[in-house]
Formats: sequence, structure tokens, C-alpha cells
Amino acid sequence: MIGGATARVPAKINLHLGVGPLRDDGFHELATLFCALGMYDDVTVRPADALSVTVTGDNRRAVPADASNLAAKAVIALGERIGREPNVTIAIDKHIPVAGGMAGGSADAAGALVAAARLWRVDLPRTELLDIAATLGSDVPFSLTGGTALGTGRGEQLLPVLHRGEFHWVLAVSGIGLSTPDVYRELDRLRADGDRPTDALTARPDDLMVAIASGDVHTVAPLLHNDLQPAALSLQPLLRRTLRAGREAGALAGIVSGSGPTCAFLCADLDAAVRVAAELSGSGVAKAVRTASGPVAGARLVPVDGH
Ligand SMILES: C[C@](O)(CO)[C@H](O)COP(=O)(O)OP(=O)(O)OC[C@H]1O[C@@H](n2ccc(N)nc2=O)[C@H](O)[C@@H]1O
Ligand SMILES: Nc1ncnc2c1ncn2[C@@H]1O[C@H](COP(=O)(O)OP(=O)(O)OP(=O)(O)O)[C@@H](O)[C@H]1O
Repeated sequence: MIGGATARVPAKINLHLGVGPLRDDGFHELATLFCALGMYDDVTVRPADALSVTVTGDNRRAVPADASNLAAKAVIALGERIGREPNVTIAIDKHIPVAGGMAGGSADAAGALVAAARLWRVDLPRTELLDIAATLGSDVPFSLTGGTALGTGRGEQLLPVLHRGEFHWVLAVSGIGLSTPDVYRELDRLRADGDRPTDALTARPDDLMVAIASGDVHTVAPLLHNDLQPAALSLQPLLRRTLRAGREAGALAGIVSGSGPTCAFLCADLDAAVRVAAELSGSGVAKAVRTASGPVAGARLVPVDGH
């Protein structure tokens, strides 16, 4: 048996997030355009006497180091599928914001699946790995595939989308996380006071997909959209100030990333992103400010502990 395997997994943002009505199973029907960004967690899986989890990295705080960690659940689920005890130690090097709307836990689950499959030398068909991923969370299949993809159903059904060129983003990370179920619940509450959700909300974002295929960042910027943004702003009103500060700093557009509270700002090019990030850092509206470009590939094996 090999000594260990490491998978590197990107964060995601949603370039479009259309949220339909609440389904009977407690999930909302979605039409979303995922994009994987070059901000990564590394997940290393090694043989051990029993299952354990360790977490290092600048975002290690608030990540559970026990069996409730999504990476541990992933290894258990894969072990059950192939009839193997999950006797491994999982080491997560955490750089994706926690509870930030960038699919950090999902990334670790996807990384654990890829690394454990390598460690155990199982060669599952891609569709089977994606099936296991979907049982762990709606964002986990996308963390496996990466790139740019249209997500439907509860976000787990994926179709690759053509994305020409590389886009440059600035991420403003909030000091206080938001719980994904809370944000969906808040959206339902806001909608109960207004118009009822319709099927139109989950229409495919064709104009945005054409713009992304063209690679023209200026056409893409005004088409970015997130139905969860009003709910995230309702729960964290200070995010309005963050969004305003990013636009004033020169970003082409800013949106809340997924369920938030991270705000994602699209910039004209890499130089503009560096300038916007510097100005946002000085403005004090975010706990941390980062730049990242995308799209990038999904979970992939790298040399163990390699950087
Ligand atoms: C906001 C997004 O990040 C956008 O990509 C995702 O929709 C959230 O995906 P996730 O964190 O993987 O969420 P899951 O672990 O599958 O679900 C957590 C909870 O979020 C809510 N949820 C999630 C996905 C969805 N399509 N509808 C929902 O209402 C449900 O309350 C669910 O119990
Ligand atoms: N490996 C993990 N990394 C981070 N959080 C985890 C992990 N495993 C379990 N959690 C729990 O999940 C909660 C949500 O964290 P996560 O970082 O996945 O949120 P998120 O990025 O907003 O999710 P998403 O964008 O997929 O909705 C955390 O508060 C934490 O308690």
C-alpha cells in the first residue's frame, strides 16, 4: 500500500444563482453557474489504526477535527461503497474561508474522496464518485469537476460550460460566517412577504453563458446574479458596505458568493484585481482580502505534502 495521497481542491463562486421554490425534500431547485477559483485546500489521506482528522492552515479555526468533518464523512461513504474500514488519518491544509459561501467543506469532501480512492487503489467510474459526492452535499460534485459548469436540480447535476480566457477576482472575506440553511430560510421568509417563486427563477442563464463563452469580462460583469444575495444582506447588513467599497475601488461588479458572506468582485484584469484588493484591504470592510483567478480544474492528485 502507498504511504498517502494528497488532493488539491479549489473554492467555488456562483456566477449565477437562480433559486426556485422549496421542494418537498427540503432543498430548493436551482439553476446555477459554478466557477472554480484558484484558492485551494489540500487534503492528505494516510493509513492509520482508526479514523482521525487534523486541520492546519490559515483558516483552520471553526473546522471540526472529528467525524463530523465533511472529509471524514466522505471517506466513510467511500469505504462503505467498496467494503473497507475507513482507518485513515485525514490532514486538511485549510485556506478556503470557512462558512464563507465558497464550498470549503465541500472541497474537503471531494479531496478526501479523490485521495482515499488513490490510497485504496480503487478505480471507481467517474459517475459513481459523483453519486457518492452528491450524497455528501449539493456542492460536492462540482468540487470534483471544477472548471465552469451549469448546476441544476439541487446543484448536483452538472454540465460543463465553455469559458474563454481567465477572469480575475477579488474576494472580501467576512469575519463572521453564514450558515447555508439559514440563508435559504431567510430567502423563503423574504419571499413569503412578496412574490411567490416561479419556474422562471430556474431558467438557464443563456445571456451569461454566451458572455462567458466570448471571454469578454465587460459583458459578463453586469450579468452576474445571485438570488441568495438579498437574504445574505438581510442577515449581515454590513455586507452592503463591502459591496459598495469594492465597486468604488474599481471592480466591474460585485456579488455575494453563494450563501455568503464572502463578496466576490470581478475585475478587468490581474493588475486591476491587485489594485482593488489593496484598496479594499485598507478600507477595513473585510477581515481578509484575497485575489484568485479562474476557472481552474477540480479536485486533483498532487505529490504528497507537495506545494
Ligand atoms: C449556496 C450553494 O453553495 C450554492 O452553490 C449551495 O446551494 C449550498 O450547497 P451545500 O453547502 O453543499 O448544501 P447542502 O449541504 O447540500 O445543504 C445544506 C442545506 O442548504 C439548503 N439547500 C441547499 C441546496 C439547495 N439546492 N437548496 C437548499 O435549500 C438546505 O436547507 C440544506 O439542508
Ligand atoms: N472540512 C470542513 N471544512 C469547513 N467546514 C466544515 C468542514 N466539515 C464540516 N464543516 C462544518 O460546515 C460548516 C460550513 O462550512 P463550509 O466552509 O463548508 O461553508 P460554505 O463554504 O459556506 O459552504 P457552501 O458554500 O458549500 O454552502 C462549518 O461551519 C463547519 O462547522
